[in-house]
Amino acid sequence: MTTDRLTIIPPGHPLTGRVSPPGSKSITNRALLLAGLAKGTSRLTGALKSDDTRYMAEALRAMGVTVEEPDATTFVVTSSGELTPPDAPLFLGNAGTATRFLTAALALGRGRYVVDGDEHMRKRPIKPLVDALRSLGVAIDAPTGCPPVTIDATGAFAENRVVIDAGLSSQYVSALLMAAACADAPFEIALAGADIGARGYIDLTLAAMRAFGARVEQPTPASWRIEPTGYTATDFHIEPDASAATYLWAAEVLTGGTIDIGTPAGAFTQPDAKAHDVIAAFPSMPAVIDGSQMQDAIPTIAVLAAFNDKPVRFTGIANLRVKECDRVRALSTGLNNIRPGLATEEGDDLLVFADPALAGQNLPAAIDTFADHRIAMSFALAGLKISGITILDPGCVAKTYPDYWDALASLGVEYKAG
Ligand SMILES: O=C(O)C1=C[C@@H](OP(=O)(O)O)[C@@H](O)[C@H](O)C1
Ligand SMILES: C=C(OP(=O)(O)O)C(=O)O
Repeated sequence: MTTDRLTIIPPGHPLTGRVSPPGSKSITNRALLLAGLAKGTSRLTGALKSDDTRYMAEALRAMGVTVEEPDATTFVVTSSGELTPPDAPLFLGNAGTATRFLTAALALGRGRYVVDGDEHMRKRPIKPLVDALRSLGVAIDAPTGCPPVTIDATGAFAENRVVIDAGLSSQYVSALLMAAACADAPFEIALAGADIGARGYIDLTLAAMRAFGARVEQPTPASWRIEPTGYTATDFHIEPDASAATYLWAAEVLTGGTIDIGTPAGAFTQPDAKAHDVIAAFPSMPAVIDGSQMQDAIPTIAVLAAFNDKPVRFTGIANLRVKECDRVRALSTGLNNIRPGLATEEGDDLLVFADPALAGQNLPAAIDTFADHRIAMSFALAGLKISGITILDPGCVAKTYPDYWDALASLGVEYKAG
């Protein structure tokens, strides 16, 4: 996407057709890392090729792993099982998964690694994970509490148990879980403080680890025991991305169309598939929606809520403030830009004051996406019903769904550049 602004032309007809979402970002970046930690060749099919997974693949290449791309949805990863220190800092853009997962895995490497990202990633907290790794005797430093992170690794942890506060991000737990199978003794992870937001991401991590030969048990809801198996190279198929699917589910109900995404909602293992039932209830979505177990779907549902038959309060979304941008603020700003008074923040809750009469109106609004793919993709939905919605920096969708604008176009949506 070369244009710096894209105006959506409301199609004026139901969106009907077939569009498959790309592979899951979460599962692709887990599988890439685990394949990089396994000795031998792993073939990952159905994979996502986007900014986030490219950063992970590039980082592995910089550490001596061969990552081939025989086609648009396959990675073939061949590794010695060791990630050798790179010549330069690893640049991971704004990929939270790549940044957090590599930080823990490299703490069991040998030598110096620097994990860094772009200006947005440099504002996303990683201190709880850094503190946990330091408590294991790892020489690790992140002076700002955000990347860059410098790790001087010796190949081992000095302790066999760690306590982690995952209140800000479940990715800290996933990162420790995946690293722990490479330790030299059985390892225990225990949760401190608040519960994890989206537990479903931990389940994704455990499933990927087991597919690569790990043995993990969960003695209590707040602890895990990981055997020191290391990982075994394997062939692994990746399901489509459930968060990407939410935009298509929403486009379908908003326009009264039928979009075949090729995968039934019940077949996804990712947490955001829970959004399907909520979206299917449109235009009578519930008055209170708890976003804690489907966080990445909240921008989609919040924009849809503007057209609901009653206002919606979103709860359990405090950690949306530390994603690619402060999504609670970006959503309230964008909705109020469309029509003042359409949304408000109450503490960390977001209230969207629904108005079905918005559909069909001409309400010119330039939506600041704050470089956040989900803000761009969800506000495009408003443009399916309201004329004048312009998405700024539409290319930011490349983080997880580079073909998003083409996918909508294939359903008959047209755009004006600028
Ligand atoms: O583990 C994962 O793959 C993810 C976990 C979630 O992040 P947090 O754990 O930081 O909430 C989610 O928002 C992110 O897109 C992907
Ligand atoms: C929060 C997200 O990404 P990440 O944390 O993986 O950068 C997301 O994709 O919505």
